Amino acid sequence: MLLTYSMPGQELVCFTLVLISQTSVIYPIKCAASYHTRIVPHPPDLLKWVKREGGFVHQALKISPQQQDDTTYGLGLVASQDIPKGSLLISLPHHIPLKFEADDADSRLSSSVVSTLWEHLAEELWAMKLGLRLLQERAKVGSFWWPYISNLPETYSAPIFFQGEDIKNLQYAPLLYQVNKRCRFLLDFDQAVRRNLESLKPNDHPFGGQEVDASSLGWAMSAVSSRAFRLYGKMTADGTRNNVPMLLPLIDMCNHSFKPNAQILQEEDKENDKSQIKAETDIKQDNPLLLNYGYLSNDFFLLDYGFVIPSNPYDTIELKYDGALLDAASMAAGIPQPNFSSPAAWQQQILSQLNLAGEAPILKVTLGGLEVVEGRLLAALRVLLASDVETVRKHDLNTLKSLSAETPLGIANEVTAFRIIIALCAIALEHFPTKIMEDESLLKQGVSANSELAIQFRIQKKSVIIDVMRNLSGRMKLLSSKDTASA
Ligand SMILES: C[S@@+](CC[C@H](N)C(=O)[O-])C[C@H]1O[C@@H](n2cnc3c(N)ncnc32)[C@H](O)[C@@H]1O
Repeated sequence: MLLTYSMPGQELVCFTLVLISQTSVIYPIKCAASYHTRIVPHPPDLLKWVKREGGFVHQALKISPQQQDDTTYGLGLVASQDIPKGSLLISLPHHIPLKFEADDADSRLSSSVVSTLWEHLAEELWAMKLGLRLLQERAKVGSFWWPYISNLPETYSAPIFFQGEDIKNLQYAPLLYQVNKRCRFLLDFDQAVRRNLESLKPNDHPFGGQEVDASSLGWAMSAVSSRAFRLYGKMTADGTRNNVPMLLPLIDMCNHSFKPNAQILQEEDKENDKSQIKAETDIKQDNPLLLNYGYLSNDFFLLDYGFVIPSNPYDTIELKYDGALLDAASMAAGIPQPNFSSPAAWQQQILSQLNLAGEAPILKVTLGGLEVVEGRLLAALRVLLASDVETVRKHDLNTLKSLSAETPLGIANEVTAFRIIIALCAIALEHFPTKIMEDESLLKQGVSANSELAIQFRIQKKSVIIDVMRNLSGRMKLLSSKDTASA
């Protein structure tokens, strides 16, 4: 089904909706377009608009397409000459950011209908809350923010827009679950919006009479999740200031790096807050301005921003803690008579303290990232492999959870725990339908941009697992050599 979403006097944006299964999960999908493409072909000059509105833009800044190692970053900000560390790069007066604060006269929506919808959204759906505001401004003829909105990308590469085949191409259940959840939310919210809008007179319509559907809601949510910053909002009655998500025109043209050369700052002033970025390092001519969006896993980068970071040190994989799975892993590791499914009462007690057993356990555990093995999983294995309750009780939970606390329960206990985690990793790898080599050869053959993104994502997940296996094998070797030396 092809749907169109049109705005008066503005370009058409097309979306397709594809029915994936009988359970009526429908995924909105974008038209093929480059991530450079803006919602109008020749939008107004954003730098000039910010300056005209009283903002400051460093004279060496320009907007241009960004590419690195075959990856397109869309547009970005670039230094056209050397900029010294500490320089002010951009400063936005308080009226330029697009935000939504409940008591904000500027942002009071013209229709109580949208306010009602907004109130029904849970706090974690802040991207949709601000998205509604963005859609409203996009629909408004003569909006103050039109010079900004017209410079936004026409399409996004977040997986809610992937075709069914590319969603499957991700091969990673926790992400598939999140994508499904977002798609389902958009479809349900689409219905709620329609119900609220259907009886309105044209003059009361909050979106200028334009149809709002799952695709346009998805566009708005992706625009916000990939560009908004959480900064201080207005001072509340008790003198505190809430964190408010806001869109910062021009500043949001900065792409991401874990080694940024620019930093976002808020000049706190009761009446007249300014959102600014400053140079955190010297910036050489032709270098892009880069901000750190956060130390996030690739799941968040892909879901919210539509890109994947190769060799991301913060990337992790999720596993479900399960005694039977641990038994299977120890069998695979050649460790006889595993007994993880029926721990002793004292072990069960520690599992409850680790939140891996008891009334409302949190069974999601992670491997990879800076921690390598989530402390709760490591502690559980150390404890379940220990036969002597007294030795275990000599250590506090934090020591048992720490990989750098070397062999708290002895070398043999540690080596066995590592062997089981390595076997868990092997089981997790087996669950992926393809191997990295096959993925790489698919990429070499050439695939669509979204397929490439999905395949890169799963390659990175498999790499996380392999890195954990390598890390633990290295530690095991070291322990074995220590053991031999001390024997
Ligand atoms: C805040 S916007 C930055 C401006 C954006 N490039 C544009 O064209 O409007 C964030 C988006 O930029 C792109 N991006 C930013 N950093 C990136 C990176 N390190 N690798 C790939 N894409 C990146 C992604 O499309 C992301 O959703």
